[in-house]
Amino acid sequence: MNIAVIGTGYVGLVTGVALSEIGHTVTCIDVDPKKIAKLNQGIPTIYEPGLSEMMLNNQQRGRLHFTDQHRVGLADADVVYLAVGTPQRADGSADLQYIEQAALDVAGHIRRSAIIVIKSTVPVGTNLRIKQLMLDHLHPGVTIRIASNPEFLREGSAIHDTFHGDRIIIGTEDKDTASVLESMNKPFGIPVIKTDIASSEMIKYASNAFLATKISFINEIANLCEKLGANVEEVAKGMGLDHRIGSSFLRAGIGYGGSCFPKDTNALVQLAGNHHHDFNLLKSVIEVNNHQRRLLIEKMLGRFGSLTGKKVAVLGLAFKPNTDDLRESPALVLIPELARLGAEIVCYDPIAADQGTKWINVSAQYTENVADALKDADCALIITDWPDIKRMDPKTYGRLMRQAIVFDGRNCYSIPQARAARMEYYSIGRPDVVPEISK
Ligand SMILES: NC(=O)c1ccc[n+]([C@@H]2O[C@H](COP(=O)([O-])OP(=O)(O)OC[C@H]3O[C@@H](n4cnc5c(N)ncnc54)[C@H](O)[C@@H]3O)[C@@H](O)[C@H]2O)c1
Ligand SMILES: O=c1ccn([C@@H]2O[C@H](COP(=O)(O)OP(=O)(O)O[C@H]3O[C@H](CO)[C@@H](O)[C@H](O)[C@H]3O)[C@@H](O)[C@H]2O)c(=O)[nH]1
Repeated sequence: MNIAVIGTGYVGLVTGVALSEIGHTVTCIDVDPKKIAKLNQGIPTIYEPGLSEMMLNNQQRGRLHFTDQHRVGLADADVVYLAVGTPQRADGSADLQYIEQAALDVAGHIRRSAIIVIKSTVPVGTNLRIKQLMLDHLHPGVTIRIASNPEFLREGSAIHDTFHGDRIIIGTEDKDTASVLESMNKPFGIPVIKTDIASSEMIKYASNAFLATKISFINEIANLCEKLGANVEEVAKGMGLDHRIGSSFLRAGIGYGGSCFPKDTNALVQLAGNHHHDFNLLKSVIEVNNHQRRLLIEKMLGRFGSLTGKKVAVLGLAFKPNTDDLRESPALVLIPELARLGAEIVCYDPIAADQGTKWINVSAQYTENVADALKDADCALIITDWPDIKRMDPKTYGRLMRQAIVFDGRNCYSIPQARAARMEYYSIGRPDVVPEISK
């Protein structure tokens, strides 16, 4: 099939590449000419494991194209995916200006009838509003059908998730559209759930809100564990073995970040409020997350009294490992707060350091490796559980730092490991490790 994908961000680019990989002819369109120029040179504009090879391979086979010209990209399209951003507005609701503009761009340029698939995460009711908006601007004789097809990929494992997802949700008004999209997606071999448009839109928000709830729940249990002398990892393991609970998304830490959970939980609270429903549970999930982000600063102040002049090695900037994405990363809250408290900041991130220099507007030094960041530091603060940080011998801290004092927001090391390395170790929901010598 001939497919056009509007937007070449994390979702649009991965979707376009994956659809070309299963044999479709895909043209990805973006309004950012710099992105398109880079993509046309075979260079991905985001970091995602496995993306680069797959993209280049399909470009060379002539199945994957990039353009900033809607007229060119839409010329042969049978199906058009809208995969542009739906960021958060100041009041927490979803900002739909980009998807509305993308819909108008398509309506203005498309000259043949097509199925419009909305992949962006949008509040319930948006698909039908977008359809009406497009109908008002289509060329005479052109017809469209609309489908909701929310995306569930995770950053850092986007290619894997696209080929091994748990389900593909297709929300449509008519059976024919659903059948076309189902057969188009068949090569993925993933179960397809066909439903109505409103339910499809809601499945996306409900899924993200539920996962965020699991994280805030375990973080609250973690905070209680600290007070009661329990270890949250033992607790999560014991809980997760109950298949009704499941072990995933029970990793306690400094809270969820990223481009989705924070914005989608806020958008669902807003959507509920617009319909006179006070979503108290979700409001608490958000509040717990906001508090969780600051926990380690409180622990640092408790340990040092003041951070003025203390050299802090910040390990990891991205909101999770294997991505260069800093959107809503706890680093964006913690690093400015450290600067405000007078700390000297040295940051390390294997992939997201460049983004750090763009997004974090406080004075900080960036290093190429962990060792340079740790050298002569008064303490380390782990924000992202990158594999090279997790796999590092914990004794390294003592070898390089003034004193091996580590505040770990991702529970990278076990308590016995920390004890054996003679670190002073503060983590989340587990007992503090304070060697005799530090007391
Ligand atoms: N990032 C994720 O992991 C993820 C996962 C599932 C769902 N989603 C949802 O998917 C949507 C896209 O998210 P993203 O992270 O890929 O966004 P992104 O910000 O990474 O990318 C959006 C892209 O759209 C382009 N764009 C904006 N307006 C355009 C227009 N009129 N025509 C063509 N291109 C245009 C931008 O230049 C940008 O390249 C959002 O609704 C998001 O909530 C994201
Ligand atoms: O047990 C856990 C699991 C995750 N996290 C944090 O939660 C955030 C989100 O992680 P993850 O869900 O792995 O990454 P995302 O790429 O944000 O993916 C989520 O958001 C996407 C956008 O909507 C959805 O498509 C995915 O299904 C959904 O998992 C990160 O900060 C993680 O560190 C925890 O703190 N504890």
